[in-house]
Amino acid sequence: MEQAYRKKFPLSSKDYKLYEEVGEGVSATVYRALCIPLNVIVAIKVLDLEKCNNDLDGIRREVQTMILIEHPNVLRAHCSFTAEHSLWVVMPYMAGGSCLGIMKSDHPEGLEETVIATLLREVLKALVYLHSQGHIHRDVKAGNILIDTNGAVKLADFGVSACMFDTGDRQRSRNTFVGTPCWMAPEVMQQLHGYDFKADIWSFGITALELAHGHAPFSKYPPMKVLLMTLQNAPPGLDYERDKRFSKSFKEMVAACLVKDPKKRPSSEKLLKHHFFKHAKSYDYLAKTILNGIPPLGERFKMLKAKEADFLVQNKDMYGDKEHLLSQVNAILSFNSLGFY
Ligand SMILES: Nc1ncnc2c1ncn2[C@@H]1O[C@H](COP(=O)(O)OP(=O)(O)OP(=O)(O)O)[C@@H](O)[C@H]1O
Repeated sequence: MEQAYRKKFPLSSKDYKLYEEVGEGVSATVYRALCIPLNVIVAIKVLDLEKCNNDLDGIRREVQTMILIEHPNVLRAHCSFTAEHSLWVVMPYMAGGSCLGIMKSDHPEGLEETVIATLLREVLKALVYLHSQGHIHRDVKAGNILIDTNGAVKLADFGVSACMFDTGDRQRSRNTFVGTPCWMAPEVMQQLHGYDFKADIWSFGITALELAHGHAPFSKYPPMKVLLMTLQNAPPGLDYERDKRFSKSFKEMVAACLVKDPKKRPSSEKLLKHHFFKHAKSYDYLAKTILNGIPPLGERFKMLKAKEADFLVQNKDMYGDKEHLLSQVNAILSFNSLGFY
């Protein structure tokens, strides 16, 4: 039934009307849009293919994965097609936006534990499913946890996902710089061959801290310093371990994820049984708490963009432009592969 409905989404940009911008990634812009023939509101991610480092076939494969995936907690794409120099990915519109957006506009100090448990239990269900299907998400973070108006939670963004069963070129291409430094597991930074789904568990632990504080640990530092600190230091645990705001079960759950040796981290299935998730409520709790009374997504996005533009102007020396940053990161990684860290 749903399969038949899915097939109807048209494959031409003429059949969609783009409304306001609701999000932005490194190489993509996300719009709220109307699918004209179906009269359905959707989200469309427009990827500028000229700005993408990945090859077009690689991106197509990722989107194909997104279309085939079938789980209530994973954001599935309706369809995708190319339009001039861009790739359009048509998805269900998640009107609450991302947890990161919600925190930035309404909860800068972080979310309360029951909300965190409720959100993260849904994310873990998505990871259990993805891992059982052989996928590693590789970019678990609050910016990729999307919420619908009714409080339903979906893990989004397969921009950098990988298949654990890939071989050859695809396996090699996994050892390139992907993901986002603050959330990235040490073994991913170190480009260790054959890293696996346990990298998602590390990012999950970092995401738990991000939701609790309103920002990821180390996020106040420039990205270069984040790479160095995660490679050189113990896991970023010291602050939260002493923080009285968090329960023992929250701290234990995070500590289990942030073990440097991936083999010693729990699987997503095991983590789902952790007693911290006993605090989780049903998703309408999220609608009643964090979504209640917040402005529409497009408005929030516009306000945040203006704020961030100001911040970047004021901190230009620290962050520089994105290309400069990427070249610095790659320099550190090649230094690292020579065994300096
Ligand atoms: N289906 C959707 N419905 C509503 N908002 C969305 C949807 N998909 C993405 N967004 C919004 O757009 C933002 C950017 O999404 P996108 O996946 O391009 O980038 P990202 O994962 O945040 O960044 P990057 O690509 O740099 O990792 C999200 O954080 C979210 O706020």
